[in-house]
Amino acid sequence: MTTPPLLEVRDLTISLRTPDGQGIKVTERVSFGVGEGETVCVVGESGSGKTITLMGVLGLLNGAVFRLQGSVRFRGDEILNRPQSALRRIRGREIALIPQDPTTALTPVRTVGSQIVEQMRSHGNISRDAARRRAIELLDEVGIVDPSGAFDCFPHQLSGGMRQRVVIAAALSCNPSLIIADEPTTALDVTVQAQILDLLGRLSRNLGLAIVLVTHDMGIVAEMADRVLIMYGGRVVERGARDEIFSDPWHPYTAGLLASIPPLDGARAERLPSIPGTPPQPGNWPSGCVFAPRCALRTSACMQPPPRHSAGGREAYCVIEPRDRRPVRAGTSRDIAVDFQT
Ligand SMILES: Nc1ncnc2c1ncn2[C@@H]1O[C@H](COP(=O)(O)OP(=O)(O)OP(=O)(O)O)[C@@H](O)[C@H]1O
Repeated sequence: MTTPPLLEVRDLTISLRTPDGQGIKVTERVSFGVGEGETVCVVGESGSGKTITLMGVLGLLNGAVFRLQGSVRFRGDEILNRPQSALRRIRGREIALIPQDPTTALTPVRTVGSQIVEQMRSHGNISRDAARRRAIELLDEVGIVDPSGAFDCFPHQLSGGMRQRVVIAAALSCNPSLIIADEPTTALDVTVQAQILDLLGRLSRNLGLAIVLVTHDMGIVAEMADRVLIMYGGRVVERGARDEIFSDPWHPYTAGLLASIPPLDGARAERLPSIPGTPPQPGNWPSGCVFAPRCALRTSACMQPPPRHSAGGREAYCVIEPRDRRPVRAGTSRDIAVDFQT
């Protein structure tokens, strides 16, 4: 018998409630898996459905949900549409969330140490003293220089980067096997961003933690991902191993994202290509291929839902056969820029 992946999402379609009590689809048949210890990056422009997908997986959409369809299995057990009490247990012990902005994850009126202690005690049988010792150890592990001092600080006494380290320490406090990090460095300055990403990478390697990392930044994907999920218009347009995606993108949208990465050799492109136009909003998804209105390679065949191409763990949805695409290299892909602009 084969072991199921740690997390397996199949055909997750999420409709949210509109003010008039109807439903609006914000994701359509999203599928992906996360193996033990694996880092999966979820990429796509703003509004592509990354956050909503992961909130749906975690059961955090609460009253906003009109309908959830599909399947979310954690260690083989179905968790979609489970009662909140069961989901809370899984969220605390098995899956931890690191949000964009650490201030939203911490209560301003309590010391950071007491918040980590409380998190540990609500999910496990541990004495207050043992939890305090473990919290200080964790603050040390996430690179806080004076962990005992930081334990007694209120969130506002710490810098943004320190606060995000505290949130990561709290996430680790219940020994999760999966961390979901939703653009965890967006609220931080560039140097601190790199430090936090290094920390997540180190934790993944040293503790064998699986990470789902939401990002807009293909540079981060290149450094962190084992596998990549490209989302557009509420659906997955391509997924595969990082090296496959970077060396031979199958979907024109992936190729467009790669074309916008600055060259690694430091040479300055005159102007980095970008994909013209903006992504469609829920309720306004075009029929057929959702990317077609922005795709320079579109044909009349794109008015129909795109066929699925797959090989191994790789898949993409596009009318163009993968073998008919030209390989691109990040930052050198003028061909693609031309493709998009013609
Ligand atoms: N409560 C809601 N009701 C209706 N639409 C919503 C609701 N919440 C989010 N949306 C829409 O769902 C779409 C997907 O949102 P989501 O936050 O998942 O995008 P995202 O890919 O994470 O974007 P970003 O990178 O900006 O965070 C967006 O177009 C958003 O406007």
